[in-house]
Amino acid sequence: MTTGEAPPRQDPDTFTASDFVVVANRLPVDLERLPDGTTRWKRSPGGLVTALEPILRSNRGAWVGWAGVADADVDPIVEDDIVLHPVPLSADEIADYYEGFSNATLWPLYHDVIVRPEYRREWWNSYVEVNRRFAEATAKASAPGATVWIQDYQLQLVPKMLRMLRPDLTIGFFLHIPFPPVELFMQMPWRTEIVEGLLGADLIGFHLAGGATNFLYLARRLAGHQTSRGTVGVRSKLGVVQVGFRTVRVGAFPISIASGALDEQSRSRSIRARARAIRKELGNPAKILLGVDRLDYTKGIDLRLDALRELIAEGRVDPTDTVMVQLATPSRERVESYVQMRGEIEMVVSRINGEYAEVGRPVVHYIHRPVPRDELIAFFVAADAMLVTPLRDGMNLVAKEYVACRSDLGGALVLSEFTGAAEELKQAYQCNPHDLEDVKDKLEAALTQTREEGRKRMRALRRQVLTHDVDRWARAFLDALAHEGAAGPALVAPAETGEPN
Ligand SMILES: O=P(O)(O)OC[C@H]1O[C@H](O[C@H]2O[C@H](CO)[C@@H](O)[C@H](O)[C@H]2O)[C@H](O)[C@@H](O)[C@@H]1O
Ligand SMILES: Cc1cn([C@@H]2O[C@H](COP(=O)(O)OP(=O)(O)O)[C@@H](O)[C@H]2O)c(=O)[nH]c1=O
Repeated sequence: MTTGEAPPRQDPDTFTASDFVVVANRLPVDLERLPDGTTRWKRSPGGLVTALEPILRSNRGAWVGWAGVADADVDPIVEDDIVLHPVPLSADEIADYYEGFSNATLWPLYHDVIVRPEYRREWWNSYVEVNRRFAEATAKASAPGATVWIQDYQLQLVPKMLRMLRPDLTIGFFLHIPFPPVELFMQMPWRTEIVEGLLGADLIGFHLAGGATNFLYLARRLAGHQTSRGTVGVRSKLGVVQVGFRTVRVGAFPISIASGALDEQSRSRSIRARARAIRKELGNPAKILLGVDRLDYTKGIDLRLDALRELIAEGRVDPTDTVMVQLATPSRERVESYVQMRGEIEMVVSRINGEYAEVGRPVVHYIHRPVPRDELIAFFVAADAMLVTPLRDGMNLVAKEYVACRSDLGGALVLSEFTGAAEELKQAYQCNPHDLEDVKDKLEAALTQTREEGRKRMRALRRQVLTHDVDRWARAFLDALAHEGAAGPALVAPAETGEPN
């Protein structure tokens, strides 16, 4: 589906079921209702879509997901051999399943309780109901013996529900956000149902080995299954859970981006020209700092602004020669914690500009709307330092995108230790986002690095990002899913549970 086009109406009976089916809360495109009553498609927000879309295109499968608005009565859509199957959600379900249980219960719980998760029975009931609808839509969309790949925390009950409907399918599940420490997960009133829901899959993937290890412990303790013990490797050494006669495997598969394609795009003449124009439009400052995020409290946007304000106040950054651009896509705008955070961030932006800007020359440029892909790439090329400072983030694809766009070996990446990306991007200026002095020091170091130091770091970062691309991620997961009957490690009975390892 090309974004901007009106949705075509098709006869649902003309679709054949697919051999490869991706299931995610959102379709890769959102339906937008315009004031004149017409509709059009636009790209969905977030890294899940960035990562999965090229995979589905090369595998020519189907995608089951929500069209992003209430009560969208849209038939399946075919484009380039990909079938999009919209799953309708009512306004109440958006409030209870999506904004409620997914984003005011699971999201904060899985992101280290940065804000307090709310546990409400009516939200849980809606989560169960919507997961059932996704399972039924997927059962319909899948050919006999198909491979189904279910994505993320919004759909953790689908693996078990789908297995009951269609035992012939091979089912994978991937979690895009962190899987929390055991002591936090234990807060969840419906913790056993969630663990059992996930165990309907044949393979459960996490970004990091730590998440996989936490899950194995919970499968023993909450669901009472025998599991393997010991560490799980990255794309290797899978853990196992014995669920009756079925063996469920558990592993770490850090996601990535289409780095080769992005590298090429960023080298194009038009992007280079736009990057130069951006610098000029910003007043040709000596240094451009960049932040690119969904407006989410996990992303640490406020922290990086605080760090900048203090560095200016201490005379360590010159506000007449340094500009920060913060691109912040609107996200989950009716969830209370997001409303509050937006107010706080906008206050810091005004405070910095109020204290240090000149007329016509703001220090912080803040854009609260989605930025088109090409424009985003030009910003990556233009930025002298990229600030990625989440308090917790499953992976953070933006960090990898910045690196992929720097074939000139210029720029510097400041990266929170609490992102999945930090496990791979060791040569970034890594910081502890809870320690403001550390963020300030790393930001200053990034701004004052020598050319040689910057090139050395960026070369090493690029080696990592260009060799570990999204194709490799998908291949590693799907190969492991297809690989049957591998003798797993020795199993530990629930009674021997002990502490998480
Ligand atoms: O669908 P939304 O509620 O608008 O949210 C957008 C997506 O946000 C999350 O993205 C995560 O996936 C990325 C790719 O694996 C990862 O890099 C990032 O750290 C995660 O936060 C969410 O997990 C997706 O389901 C949402 O679609
Ligand atoms: C602000 C902005 C971002 N993007 C793209 O969105 C994704 C974000 O992925 P990430 O893993 O970093 O985080 P979440 O999934 O959001 O939690 C990345 O591909 C960005 O390039 C965009 O296309 N337009 C935007 O304005």
